[in-house]
Amino acid sequence: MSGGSFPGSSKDKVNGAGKALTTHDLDGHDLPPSPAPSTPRNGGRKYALATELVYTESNDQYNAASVPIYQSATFKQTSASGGGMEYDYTRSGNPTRTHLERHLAKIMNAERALVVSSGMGALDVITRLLRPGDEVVTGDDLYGGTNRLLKYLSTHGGIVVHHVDTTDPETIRGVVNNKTAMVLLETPTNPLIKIVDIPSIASIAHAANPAAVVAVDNTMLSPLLQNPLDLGADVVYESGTKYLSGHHDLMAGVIAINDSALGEKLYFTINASGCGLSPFDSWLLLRGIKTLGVRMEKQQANAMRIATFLESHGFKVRYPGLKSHPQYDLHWSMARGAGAVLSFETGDVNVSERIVESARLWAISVSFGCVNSLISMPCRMSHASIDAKTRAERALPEDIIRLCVGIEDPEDLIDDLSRAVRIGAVNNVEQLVQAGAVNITPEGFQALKINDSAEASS
Ligand SMILES: Cc1ncc(COP(=O)(O)O)c(C=O)c1O
Ligand SMILES: N[C@@H](CCSC[C@H](N)C(=O)O)C(=O)O
Repeated sequence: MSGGSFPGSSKDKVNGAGKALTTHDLDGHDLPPSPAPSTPRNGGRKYALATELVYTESNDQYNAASVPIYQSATFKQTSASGGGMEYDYTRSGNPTRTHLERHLAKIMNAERALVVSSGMGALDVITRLLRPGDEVVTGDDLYGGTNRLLKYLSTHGGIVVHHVDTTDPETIRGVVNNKTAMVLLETPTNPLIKIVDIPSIASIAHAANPAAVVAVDNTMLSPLLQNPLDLGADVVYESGTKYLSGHHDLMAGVIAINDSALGEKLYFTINASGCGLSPFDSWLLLRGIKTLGVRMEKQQANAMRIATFLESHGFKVRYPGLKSHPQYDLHWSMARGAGAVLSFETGDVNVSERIVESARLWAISVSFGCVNSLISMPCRMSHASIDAKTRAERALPEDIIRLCVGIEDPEDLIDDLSRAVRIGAVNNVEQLVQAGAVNITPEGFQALKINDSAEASS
């Protein structure tokens, strides 16, 4: 494995590289060091990213092709002194988790990565850097769960949260000050697919307060397509539940940093609160990451086909792969791809509901980034925790439909969507029949109606 031998190999067991470090808790007190030694920045990458996703070195004693799952809560120690061994307890560190963290650090261009039990868990760990009275500047289009956690911190934690239009760096300049402890960005945003200029906002935030932490949620693109740490962010986090795992069979959160003191503070919270990712889920996530390149390539190609199909039928489509996206150039100045999430509006919430409920291949589900395609109405699903008044104030359209495109045959996806749109766009059964949206001819339908009424009158 790049950036260090596999933890748990004999040469790592005593006095692993991390043991020499002195670490601190959130208030600066000395702490015993964390068991995951830092990797060199960029994790010692040797190959193209698509190769590095797949490539891991293991010093496992049996040369196992798949990283072993160290399904153990505790580890035997060689003495009662409480020191000397790299691992003592899985909440504090586990070899399978460390392997994943090193692999992620490598692909995220980070000095260190940390993995926790969900994307929201990652944001929770990051926001525990805040103190009462601190100010947070964030967007007015954000994942519903992020909005919910920030609202909780403002009502229960004494944190002042400013939701502003992050698509305009000048708006940020007007609101940041020396109390701004964190600037929290999503790009593209979920679900309006707005693009946020990470480099400009990071420099504005750091000029206002050099200690401000610029945190970027990279879930909508994954490290394959965007590296916020290279764009000026201090912390990047992602829901590993999405593209990184790719199969909707696990929940995970990833945090990556290039500042070792910040990394130790975040590790402290993970150990103290007990949200580190389990060995089995760490193994599953490692497995998922290997296919990220091929999955994303197919998902993006499919998403582009779907976006073009909808746009050609007159829908206002939000997708950064389309030249019509108002921030197309900004997006491509930061990212290597458009991802596979897009949204569009129909103009009528009932039409949207009928479209979503008429889809057969597209599953009505929250989440995204997985191999199968999903359809949803964010205002009623992923963003339902934002109250209707706030949604209206922030111009989140109630009729917006979000599509999360998978790896199926694109013709099947388009056929199914086209059929669902036809059903959604008409409002009675005769129109459905005329539109050919049901498997019956108009003549057959008329005959059926006569039989129905004959039955009813008998
Ligand atoms: C953009 C974004 N960030 C963070 C999260 C939280 O991730 P998780 O569901 O893994 O907690 C989600 C979805 O849940 C999301 O859409
Ligand atoms: N009931 C959940 C909804 C999760 S939404 C998951 C994902 N981020 C998405 O955007 O679809 C909740 O209340 O958090």
